[in-house]
Amino acid sequence: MQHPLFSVAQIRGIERTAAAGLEPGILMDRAGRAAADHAADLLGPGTGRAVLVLAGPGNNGGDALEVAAHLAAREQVTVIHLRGDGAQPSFETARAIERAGASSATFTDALPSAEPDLVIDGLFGIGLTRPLEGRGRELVDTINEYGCPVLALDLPSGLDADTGAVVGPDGIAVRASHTITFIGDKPGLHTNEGREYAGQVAVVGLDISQDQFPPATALLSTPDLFAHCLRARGQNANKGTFGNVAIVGGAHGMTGAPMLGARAALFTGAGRVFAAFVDPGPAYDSTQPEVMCRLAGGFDFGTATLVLGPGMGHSPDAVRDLLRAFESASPLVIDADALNLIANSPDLQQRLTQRGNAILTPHPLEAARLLGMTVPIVQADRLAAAHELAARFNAVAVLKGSGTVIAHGDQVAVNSTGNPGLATAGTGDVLAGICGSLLAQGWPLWEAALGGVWLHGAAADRLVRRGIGPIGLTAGELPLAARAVLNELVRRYARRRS
Ligand SMILES: NC(=O)C1=CN([C@@H]2O[C@H](COP(=O)(O)OP(=O)(O)OC[C@H]3O[C@@H](n4cnc5c(N)ncnc54)[C@H](O)[C@@H]3O)[C@@H](O)[C@H]2O)[C@@H](O)CC1
Ligand SMILES: [K+]
Repeated sequence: MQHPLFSVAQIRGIERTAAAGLEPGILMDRAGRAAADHAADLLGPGTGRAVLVLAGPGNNGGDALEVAAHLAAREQVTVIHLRGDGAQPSFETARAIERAGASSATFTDALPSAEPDLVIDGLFGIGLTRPLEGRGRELVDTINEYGCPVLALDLPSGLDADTGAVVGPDGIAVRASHTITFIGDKPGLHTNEGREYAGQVAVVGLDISQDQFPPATALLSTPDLFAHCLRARGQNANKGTFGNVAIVGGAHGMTGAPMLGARAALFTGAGRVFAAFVDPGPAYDSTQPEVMCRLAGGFDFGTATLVLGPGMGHSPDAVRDLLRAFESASPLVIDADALNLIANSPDLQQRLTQRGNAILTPHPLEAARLLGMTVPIVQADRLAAAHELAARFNAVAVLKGSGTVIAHGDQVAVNSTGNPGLATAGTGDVLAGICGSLLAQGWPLWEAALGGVWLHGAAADRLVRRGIGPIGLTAGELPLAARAVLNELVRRYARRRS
């Protein structure tokens, strides 16, 4: 099943259409009820727990007051209601104010002296228009120091639902442990700062019919998007069936980078794997003797899927190898130094755009160089930056980072796996190697990018679950974990198909 992500403008449109056919206030009723149930689940069995509800001036505050009214029957509910600039509340929020006022919830301006058992964040939702300031900012500052669960309604207050940026300058946002989001899921909960601030995300559709939803702005990437490429191996398979991959890079002093990529390609199923060194490199890899080491200058680039860039350097030989790779018809994964060489050369850019058949895997700095912008501008709207990279270079773009964004043509996906353990040297080389391996096994570019990114993150998640990281997780540990995850996926999806 696909997991769609909608922009704020789309959510507003769906809401308008749905509300037009319903009694006033029904959607807020449903949101309040669903959020109260979610809060009750977080509190677990029992009664009388201290729940702090922060309600803002708009309808997000209305949702929070509905939750307060529901929970007050069983818990000790304290409400801090920020009324804002004096604008009249909407009909449904006015009703929620009445309901909460008639309940046993206590209204106050001051934070309770003891930390509560649960905080409900209903300060601001999709109507946030500027950075948090004044009392709202003070409240967020304080609750961000609490150790208790924090349930954000719709989104953590202070976050931009479209981009996952904390609304700034000098912004602040609620660090929620859980977010219950209404009508549809939003990209900003899954990329940029979103994963840090939203915690575990649950989506409630408020019983709005699917016909009222437009095509999604983006999809959350899950194995369902590439499951059709997962194949159990036939009994009569041989190494020729699963393609050749060559990792091209490894300038003097940088030979580890292509070796990591090569191991990743090997452990995720490529039939034959080469490391093709720009400068004279090692004769073989004693840890991974299956990898065949070659000099890039003499390698026939037409015979393998090419992963260009790991440790490639910026020498004239590197440029020569890149040009020769572009002249081949092989599918390309372009990473690291190869991206920087391209960013500095209009000629290479033109050749890349003309040839196509490539996945680009920049981190935000490499993306900024390719697009001629700054890292903050790339990060301010990662979906737009990935889309622009894909369009400008006629490629599948993989903009790495928390919530990696994958874009091609009109399609945009936000990856759902990975953790901070990946923030260490060499993990990019492993990602490029996995993408190259899937391409070599016949996966189309889009699916190889989606699958490679998902597997890479899932491998890191698996290691962390087993106590290996996030601190001290090393890139070299990822290929074995990726192998385990890939085999599990194949078993699961092959069974579903049979
Ligand atoms: N749209 C819908 O159909 C539904 C909306 N619901 C809730 O309604 C929310 C959207 O409601 P609103 O459009 O009223 O927007 P919000 O409640 O997010 O906030 C808007 C209010 O906050 C003020 N404001 C914005 N930024 C501020 C800042 N930095 N400092 C101080 N005040 C600021 C605005 O002037 C306005 O009064 C959603 O996020 C969701 O929680 C739910 O009830 C479900 C149904
Ligand atoms: K909120």
